[in-house]
Amino acid sequence: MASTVVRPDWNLENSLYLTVDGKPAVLWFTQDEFKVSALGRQGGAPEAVKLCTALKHVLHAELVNGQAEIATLALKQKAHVVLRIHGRHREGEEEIAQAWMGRLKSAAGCVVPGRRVKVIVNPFGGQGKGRHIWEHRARPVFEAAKCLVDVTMTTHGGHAEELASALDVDAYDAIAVVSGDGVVYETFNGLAKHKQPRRALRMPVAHIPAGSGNAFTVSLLGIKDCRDVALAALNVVKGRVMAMDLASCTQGDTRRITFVSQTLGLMADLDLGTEGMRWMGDKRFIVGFIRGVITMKPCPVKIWLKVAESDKQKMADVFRMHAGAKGGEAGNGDAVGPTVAADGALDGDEELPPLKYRDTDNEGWVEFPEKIIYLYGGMMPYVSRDFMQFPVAEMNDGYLDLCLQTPTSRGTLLGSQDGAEAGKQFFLPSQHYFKVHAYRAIPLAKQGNVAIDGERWPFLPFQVEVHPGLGRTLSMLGRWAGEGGFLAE
Ligand SMILES: Nc1ncnc2c1ncn2[C@@H]1O[C@H](COP(=O)(O)OP(=O)(O)OP(=O)(O)O)[C@@H](O)[C@H]1O
Repeated sequence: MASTVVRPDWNLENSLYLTVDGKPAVLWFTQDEFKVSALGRQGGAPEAVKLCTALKHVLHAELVNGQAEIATLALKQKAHVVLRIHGRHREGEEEIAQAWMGRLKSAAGCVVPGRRVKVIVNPFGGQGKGRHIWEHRARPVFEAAKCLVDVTMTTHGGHAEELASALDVDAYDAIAVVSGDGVVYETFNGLAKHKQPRRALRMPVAHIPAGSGNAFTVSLLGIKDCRDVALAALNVVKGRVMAMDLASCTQGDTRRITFVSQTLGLMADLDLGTEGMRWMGDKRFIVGFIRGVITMKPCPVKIWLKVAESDKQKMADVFRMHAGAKGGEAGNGDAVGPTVAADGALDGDEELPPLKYRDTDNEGWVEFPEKIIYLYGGMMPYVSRDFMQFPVAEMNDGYLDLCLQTPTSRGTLLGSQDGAEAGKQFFLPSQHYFKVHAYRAIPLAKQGNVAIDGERWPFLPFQVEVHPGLGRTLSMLGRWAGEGGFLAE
């Protein structure tokens, strides 16, 4: 690693002298950074920084038989990897070293060793790289943070659902799913089928990206970091437990949990109609979008809404107010354990929340009066790396976000993709955006596509209703990433 000149942020309080690889070195931390430097020739101030990484990347520090061991993430080429530093403290400085390690761990928000994580890996996810991603890029982070992992490689579709439905919820602190969004969908649905569903859904579910659609990771980490597996693993080992809205999607007698999206019309066609292009990764969604805009098929459907807010400006104002109140990063730390959900889910009621709305309810509902070309419902900002469909989505605001795109020119729709990664299409007049408690869609065409969390559903009427704070995830940010995209500009 190239050496850089030492900045004057070195102070005795936060520094520790060690002999690393037979050479004197000093390790120190500031409010945001952890650094290692070769010591000056006279044993004085450090001369050149050998390592500089974010303080939150420090995974663990301890003294073992007088030997200091520190594990941190460090950037190697374009991705983070685990770096271990071993060194011997100076004669008679054991107590100093011990105290310094404690200060480092507390400043870096290191968790108490022993976080128990159930890891579910789809070995075939991400064009067959799932196993490799877990073994070589994620597992080392869990080991360095001293987590206890119990790993299952899925052997068939639906396996994650079976595992989650039979999970011993006392045996784990969190579930990490190494896959695309499809296996996370199965995991939430398995927890919902558990004999104690509410209790099971209090188990945080986090994601390590190994699929072609990784909306969950993009929404947890943001566009810049979402491909960095080590950072996704860091989010599992150091993230705080956050309540997260989930929803039920019902169709006839079927009731399933949805956590990412529901689509009909152009957006469902592009999701399900591009299955053969999975080799492209998430670029297949862009190709599908352009294809859909060129065809511009109408989407005949009746839509009924239980609206909470329909004024985009008000939604943006509320979002900014909440973002301001939450501040920047919520920090990290050992926060595994139940948090209180918005709907008081810790009140001992173990059943899945009963549905509030029937598919015949009309009181207080409104019918959307215009024609649409697509419907897009969801609860997290990103639906792919290039597309922030829901810039004002919040992790636990208790609403579903629903976009109804009415017909407009092809130029406008294609132009809306410029800045879509920051949600700039939000204020398009032809795009109607609602915060709803529930909605119902009754397709009127003979055939078409309905995609719920990327899974094909029968092309029949469906209804979706939100369950505020029913699920849990892990987040070092304490909110969805993206900060409202262009709204933060
Ligand atoms: N071992 C397995 N064999 C076959 N199918 C599996 C296996 N494990 C999981 N699946 C299925 O694979 C599907 C896709 O999984 P996943 O969520 O990992 O990726 P994706 O992004 O949806 O797609 P991709 O396969 O393109 O990465 C899920 O519906 C799941 O049921």
